[in-house]
Amino acid sequence: MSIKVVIQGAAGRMGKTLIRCIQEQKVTGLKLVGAIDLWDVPDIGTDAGIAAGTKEAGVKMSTDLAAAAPDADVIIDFTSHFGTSGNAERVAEWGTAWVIGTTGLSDEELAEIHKASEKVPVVMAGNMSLGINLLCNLVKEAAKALHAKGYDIEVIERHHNQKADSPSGTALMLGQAAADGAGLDLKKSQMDGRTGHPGARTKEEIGFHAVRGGDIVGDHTVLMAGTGEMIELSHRATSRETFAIGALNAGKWVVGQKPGLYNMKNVLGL
Ligand SMILES: NC(=O)C1=CN([C@@H]2O[C@H](COP(=O)(O)OP(=O)(O)OC[C@H]3O[C@@H](n4cnc5c(N)ncnc54)[C@H](OP(=O)(O)O)[C@@H]3O)[C@@H](O)[C@H]2O)C=CC1
Ligand SMILES: O=C(O)C1=N[C@H](C(=O)O)C[C@H](O)C1
Repeated sequence: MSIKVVIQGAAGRMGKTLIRCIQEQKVTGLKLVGAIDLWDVPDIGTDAGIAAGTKEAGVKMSTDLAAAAPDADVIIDFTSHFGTSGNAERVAEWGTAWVIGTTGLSDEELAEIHKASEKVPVVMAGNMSLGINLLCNLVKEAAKALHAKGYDIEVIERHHNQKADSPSGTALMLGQAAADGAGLDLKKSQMDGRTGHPGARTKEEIGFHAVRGGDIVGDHTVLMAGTGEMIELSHRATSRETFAIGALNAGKWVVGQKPGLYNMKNVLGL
């Protein structure tokens, strides 16, 4: 039997990619039962498959999450920090498994997700691709070997000109992996850009630099710079399908799990 999926943020870049991947069976065993977005979106009332540029889904884009979610097996959410956190209490009440790709949540908003995960299984990751989740392991390993030898660690991310949050969720995942390897506390080490006269770099800093332009899907580089050499560990996403396929696989994995907060490493077995 197919897993019943609601896409939250269905009219967005990721929402439409997810709907196309379901309809074109890029991940099998899933059925679209709800496609939800906000009232101001022109696609409301249109068949979700047609709106996403693929075959008809038999499901209209709607604003009514409460009508679709309780009977679904999983909600896949790529919306905004306030949209995701604002729904946490309702999702926990409905008991529907939840996959969250939304980035840019504050600590208070993340606390709402943690609370919901006491009642429902939740997979949350700033990047759902296999490549980035593997790269986090490589970054941790490299930082462990190099930071103690004096190498400086910086994260550079590049995204399209519509991206709302900075640093990206992926940059923070990579920064966290580097901090874990280097034995640093990211909350204290994070240095977002540099301007004015910040002075010489300290050894505890992990710098984050955000570039925004055009239609860049998502590029991330972790730079480890020593004396006389530097290493760059990079990932380049060339299609949003890599995130969508990861999220749909997370959707299949999370249904039937115990309540708790999981990540893509749990899903991928990394
Ligand atoms: N984890 C991962 O692998 C990835 C994560 N992302 C993240 O996913 C999020 C979405 O990205 P993207 O698709 O590019 O963004 P878009 O802005 O293209 O799409 C988001 C959609 O969600 C809608 N929306 C906002 N709030 C709500 C709500 N409360 N209920 C229903 N719909 C809502 C928006 O409507 P409106 O336009 O009216 O605001 C918009 O249509 C971002 O946080 C991004 O960083 C993106 C790619 C991969
Ligand atoms: O907003 C995006 O587009 C992306 N967001 C995620 C992030 O914040 O890292 C993942 C990917 O890089 C694309």
